[in-house]
Amino acid sequence: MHYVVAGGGTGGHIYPAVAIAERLLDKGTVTMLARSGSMEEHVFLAQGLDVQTIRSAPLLYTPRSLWRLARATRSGVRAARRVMMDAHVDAFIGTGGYVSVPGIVAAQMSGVPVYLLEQNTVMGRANRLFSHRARHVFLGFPVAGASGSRFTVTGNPLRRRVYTALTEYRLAKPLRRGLLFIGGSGGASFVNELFLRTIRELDSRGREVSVTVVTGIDDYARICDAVNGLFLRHVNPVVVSYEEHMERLYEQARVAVTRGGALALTELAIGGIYAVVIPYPFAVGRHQSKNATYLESLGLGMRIEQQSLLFDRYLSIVEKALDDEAGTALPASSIFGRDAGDTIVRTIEEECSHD
Ligand SMILES: CC(=O)N[C@H]1[C@@H](OP(=O)(O)OP(=O)(O)OC[C@H]2O[C@@H](n3ccc(=O)[nH]c3=O)[C@H](O)[C@@H]2O)O[C@H](CO)[C@@H](O)[C@@H]1O
Repeated sequence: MHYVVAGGGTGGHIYPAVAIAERLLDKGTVTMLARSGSMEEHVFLAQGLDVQTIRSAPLLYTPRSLWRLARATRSGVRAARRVMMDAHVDAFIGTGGYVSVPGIVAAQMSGVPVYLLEQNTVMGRANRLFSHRARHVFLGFPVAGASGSRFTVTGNPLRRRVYTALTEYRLAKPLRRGLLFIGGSGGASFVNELFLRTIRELDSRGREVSVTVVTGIDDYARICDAVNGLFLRHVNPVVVSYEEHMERLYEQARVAVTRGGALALTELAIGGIYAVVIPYPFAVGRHQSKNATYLESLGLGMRIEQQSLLFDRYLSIVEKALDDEAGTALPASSIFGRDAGDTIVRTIEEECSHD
C-alpha cells in the first residue's frame, strides 16, 4: 500500500500528520507533502520521513492574495498529482493547514480516496470546504453538526513515543508536582507574562515548586532576561524556547497553564495533567474556547477567558490543582482512553483493502 499525507503550518497540524504516517509505515510506504523551507518539511525530515515539496498559499480574501493562491494552488496540485501518478496511491490523508489543499484536489482528480482529520471542536476552513468530498473525516473532539457515517470521533492522534510516555505518566501521577506553561507551538506572550507574574507570587507565598515555561522562539530572550532579574527563594523557574520532546516536560507536570490548542489539550488529558486553559481569544470560530469547554465538561481542566481573567482567582485554581494529590481521572470510555492513531490507520486500511 502507498499513502500520501499532508498537514502543515503549525504543530497542531504537523504532529498529527507525523503520528498517522508513523503508523501507516507499518502497512506500506508513505510520502509526505510539505512546502519547501517550512516547519513541516523540517519536522518530517527530522523524523526520517520521505518528503515531496509542493507550493501552496493561505486562503485570504484580498485580490492580490487570491491571485497568489490561484497560482500556488495550480502549481501545488500539479506537483501532488505527479506524486500520485508516479506510484499507485491507495489513500490521501490531510491533517489541515493550507498545504493539505493541493493534496486534496490532486487526490480527487486522480481518483484517490481522501481522508481528513479535524483536530478541533469547530471545523476549520479547508475541512469545511472539502469534508463533503472526503471518504471519512476523523474528529479529534466532538464537532457540533458533524454527524453521519462519514464522521468518526477518534480523538487526536499523538506520535507513538508521546502517546506511550503520556499513558505511563498518567498512572504515575502522584510523583509529579511541577507547573508547566505552554503557549502553543508558536508560544504566546500573554501566557509568558502570566508565567512571570505567577512565579513571583508563588515565591512570595513560599511555595516550593518547579515551574517551566515554553516561551516560543521569539519571546525566549526577553523572558530569560526577566527571570534572571528576579530574586526567587522557593520557586525553581525553567525557561525553554521550543521543546522537541514535550513528553519530558509533561513527565514533571501535575498542572499546566495553556492555550486551548487541540493537540496540547489532548496531550494533557492523556497524561493526566490538569489543564488551566486560557484560550487564544481570536481563534477562528472561538474554537479554542470550545475545545476548553469540552475538557472542562469531563473534569479534566478549567477554562478562563483572557479578557475576564482575575489573577487572584486564577492563582487559587492553579494552587488547588497543585495541591490535589488525586489529580484527574479519565471518564470511562473517554476519547482520551484509546490510541486515536491506531483507530484512524485501522479504518483507512480496512476501507482501502476493499477497493
Ligand atoms: C493560534 C491558533 O489558531 N492555534 C491553533 C494551532 O495551534 P498549535 O499548533 O499552537 O497548538 P496545538 O496545541 O494544537 O499543538 C501543538 C503541538 O506542538 C507540540 N509542541 C509545542 C511546543 C513545543 O515547544 N514543542 C512541541 O512539540 C505540542 O506537543 C503539540 O503536539 O493548531 C491547533 C490544531 O488545529 C488549534 O487547536 C489551535 O487553535
